[in-house]
Amino acid sequence: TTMTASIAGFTFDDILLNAAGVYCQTTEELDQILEAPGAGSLVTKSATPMERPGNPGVRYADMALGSINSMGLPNLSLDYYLEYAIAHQADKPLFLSIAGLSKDDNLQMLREIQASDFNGLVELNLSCPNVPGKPQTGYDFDTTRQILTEAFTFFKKPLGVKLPPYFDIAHFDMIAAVLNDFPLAFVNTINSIGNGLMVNPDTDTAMIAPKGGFGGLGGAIAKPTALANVRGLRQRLNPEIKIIGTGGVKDGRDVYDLILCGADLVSVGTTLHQEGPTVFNRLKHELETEMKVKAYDDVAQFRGQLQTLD
Ligand SMILES: C=Cc1c(C(=O)O)[nH]c(=O)[nH]c1=O
Repeated sequence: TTMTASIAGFTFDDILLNAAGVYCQTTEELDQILEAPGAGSLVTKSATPMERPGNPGVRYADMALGSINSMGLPNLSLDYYLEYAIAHQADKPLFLSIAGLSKDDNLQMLREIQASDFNGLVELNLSCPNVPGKPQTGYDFDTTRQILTEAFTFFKKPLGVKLPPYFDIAHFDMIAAVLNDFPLAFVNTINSIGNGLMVNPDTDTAMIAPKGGFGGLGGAIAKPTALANVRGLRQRLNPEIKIIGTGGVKDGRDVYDLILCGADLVSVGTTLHQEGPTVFNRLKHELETEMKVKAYDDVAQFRGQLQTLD
């Protein structure tokens, strides 16, 4: 069974990887993804120029519906992840995620990466929902255009963006109109569904501490929105802009559905957090089984082939 994809000239021998933020905070965690059977790549925790502790208190919780998090962008700094990525990029193409708290932070980090020996792919996170006082850039179409315009005046390595979920067809049109103006290698859609709220039934309190309990939702609850955003953007984006589908992956059928909607790679967050890196081999085998049922032996045969009823 052929389950490969290519982005920016890189060939991925497996199409699964971690979602930024999950299992990618330290070199120990990153090594586990790098070595995990079934994982074709990894992405590092979204970085800021300087190390950040993130939000205080309980900031992640699992529930039947999925997960809620308000980590607050804790990370060990761009330099830490850049060093790791450069040291390990010979094995397989790697993604370096950045999430500056300002346009200048993002441009400064891109300049440092451009000047470095990193030769993988950069994922510019425009969708962190959990930094108090900071809106998600991906919902500001003008600012998104401005950052990409300035970035592409100097950045020559493969660049993609991590997007928040959109819920209005007009917004699919608007973000695609911005992204299609740039030579992006990929988009990763979706990030968590921002600012949900979950209740602890034993204590009648919010499940997590930061921001009064408001946090990004992931897991099963995110699947329909993830499918819609992968499909909506695949239908609108230039074919050269590849898609990493993220959101709601629990089993091989969920991976299959994201590919059917147009995903080239598929990343796993909540279920990786719950199950650990063995999840990749499980998902890979479940996807193979699903493909055999449909007599497919290559993901390219059904990628983006969702049929509608009309
Ligand atoms: C980079 C910050 C993010 C965080 C976070 O660090 O709180 N959580 C998410 O669900 N998505 C993010 O993009």
